[in-house]
Amino acid sequence: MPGSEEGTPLLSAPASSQRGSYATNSSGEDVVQMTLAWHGIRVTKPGPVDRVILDNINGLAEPKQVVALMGASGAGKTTLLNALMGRNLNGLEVTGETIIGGSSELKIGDVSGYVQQEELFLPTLTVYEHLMIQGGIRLAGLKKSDIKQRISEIMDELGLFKCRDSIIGLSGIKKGISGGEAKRLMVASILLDNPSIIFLDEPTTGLDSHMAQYLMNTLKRLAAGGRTIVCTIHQPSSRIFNMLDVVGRN
Ligand SMILES: Nc1ncnc2c1ncn2[C@@H]1O[C@H](COP(=O)(O)OP(=O)(O)OP(=O)(O)O)[C@@H](O)[C@H]1O
Repeated sequence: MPGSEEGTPLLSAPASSQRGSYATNSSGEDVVQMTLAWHGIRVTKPGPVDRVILDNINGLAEPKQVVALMGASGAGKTTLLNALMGRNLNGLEVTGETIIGGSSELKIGDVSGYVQQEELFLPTLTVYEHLMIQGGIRLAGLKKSDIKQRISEIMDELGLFKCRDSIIGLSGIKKGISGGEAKRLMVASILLDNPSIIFLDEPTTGLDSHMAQYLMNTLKRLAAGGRTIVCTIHQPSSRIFNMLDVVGRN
């Protein structure tokens, strides 16, 4: 994992990537660039004898990077991702420091979006219907025409126009969009919030190599627009490995 070796000092974020710096992405939207730094993260499962799952994990993810948390199965990739997001902890205790955008005041939930491994869609909706519902919730307050415009830009950015009117479906039960399209639809939903930091748990798992490559290209493009991307990846192909900006291993 990035900087997880014992005694590795926390790298300090360069001034250019601290809070307040903006980039304009390919759809013309301003993205607030934010560095995410973590220091001395320790995760334990409390019990008669505490079980230490992660200890002294340090790392840094900067805007325009796709940072992968790598390690063998059970190494603690998902646990670290959850610890950084402060969610899905299921009884685990986390200590250590997470600094967002150089400030200890910002809350990670306010500036980030999370693409989880499992898809949570209504299978009978089309891609466009799903995004319109999400847009109505996440962009409440905007005019319907503005929501439509934003959804159009995001569908364009994520290559979703081809399946705009396809049913989402349910894997193995009701044929719908492909696994890669479903992943990109999950990313599209969180992009409605224009997050500075995007977390993804195993985004390429279950995708064939072509779809995995397409998704990674999409993530690289989102990062190039000023976002900070942090994901877990289990056994990436060498092509995907070479697309990652920073990689850590246990
Ligand atoms: N809520 C929990 N309670 C107890 N143990 C947990 C909990 N969450 C995770 N663990 C344990 O922590 C270790 C790391 O789990 P984690 O899921 O983070 O690994 P991983 O690197 O993401 O693995 P994989 O690649 O197989 O998904 C495992 O031994 C797991 O059993």
